[in-house]
Amino acid sequence: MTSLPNPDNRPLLIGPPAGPEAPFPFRMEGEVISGFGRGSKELGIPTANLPVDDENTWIKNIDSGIYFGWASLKLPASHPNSVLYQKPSTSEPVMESIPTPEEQQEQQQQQQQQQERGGGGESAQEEKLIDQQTGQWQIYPMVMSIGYNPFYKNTVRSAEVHVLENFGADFYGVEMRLLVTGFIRNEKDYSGLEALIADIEFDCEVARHSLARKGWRVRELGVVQEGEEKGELDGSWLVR
Ligand SMILES: Cc1cc2nc3c(=O)[nH]c(=O)nc-3n(C[C@H](O)[C@H](O)[C@H](O)COP(=O)(O)O)c2cc1C
Ligand SMILES: Nc1ncnc2c1ncn2[C@@H]1O[C@H](COP(=O)(O)OP(=O)(O)O)[C@@H](O)[C@H]1O
Repeated sequence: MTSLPNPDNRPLLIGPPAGPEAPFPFRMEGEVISGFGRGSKELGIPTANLPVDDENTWIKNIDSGIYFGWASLKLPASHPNSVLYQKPSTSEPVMESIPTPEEQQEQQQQQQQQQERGGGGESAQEEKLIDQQTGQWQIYPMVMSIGYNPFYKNTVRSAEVHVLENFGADFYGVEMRLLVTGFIRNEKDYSGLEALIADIEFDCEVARHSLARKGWRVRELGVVQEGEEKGELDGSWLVR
């Protein structure tokens, strides 16, 4: 159980144990774009915005509100949260011994042989290409807000996703896919920021608890914790 304040006595679990009910799940995808720059990071709740465009037609017909489900991000290998990430070597000065004239000659011969074989290190441009190609889909639970954010009185409709993970760096421009599994509540206006933050934090708990059930956990995650049952929800679209 959670120890977070729950003023409206909201339920922690949404939907039946067997899994999402029709019309869910919905799919949405796009590149992460900038939002309204209100510095939601300072609130501890950064939200990755997706364009609400013709590719995502369902979003135009869906009620505004707070939803939950799974997000997958195609993080490039250079992102610190990528499974492919390799920490850069330390910039501390390394004490190297000065090579003897024989060693210098050997090094020169090796370099010459490498050039003759057409080898040599990748250029910065080639490295960047490899980096983007090796990006790999990684799946996380998420909560999202669709609508006009009545607290801020927006005039355009937005789709904003808070991914339930701590990231070591931003991921603007990265491809994101969503499997929206259920509806949590309507958007609300608040008398103060604290009340908005408390409600969002409770939304995160609702998502964590609801998605932990095997009917709601995507198969593609495998077994993350010891003793956990494998998820039964088809999340193949998130990683293909
Ligand atoms: C789970 C969740 C629930 C939210 N609920 C509300 C809400 O009830 N009312 C509201 O005005 N905004 C709500 N928001 C939107 C926040 O106000 C929004 O993330 C904030 O305006 C930051 O916008 P920005 O990232 O574009 O700067 C919610 C956001 C999330 C992620
Ligand atoms: N857990 C997270 N969930 C969503 N976005 C995150 C998260 N951690 C870092 N970010 C990054 O923060 C950005 C959103 O920051 P935010 O302060 O809400 O600004 P804006 O909405 O104006 O783009 C996202 O686009 C993403 O790159």
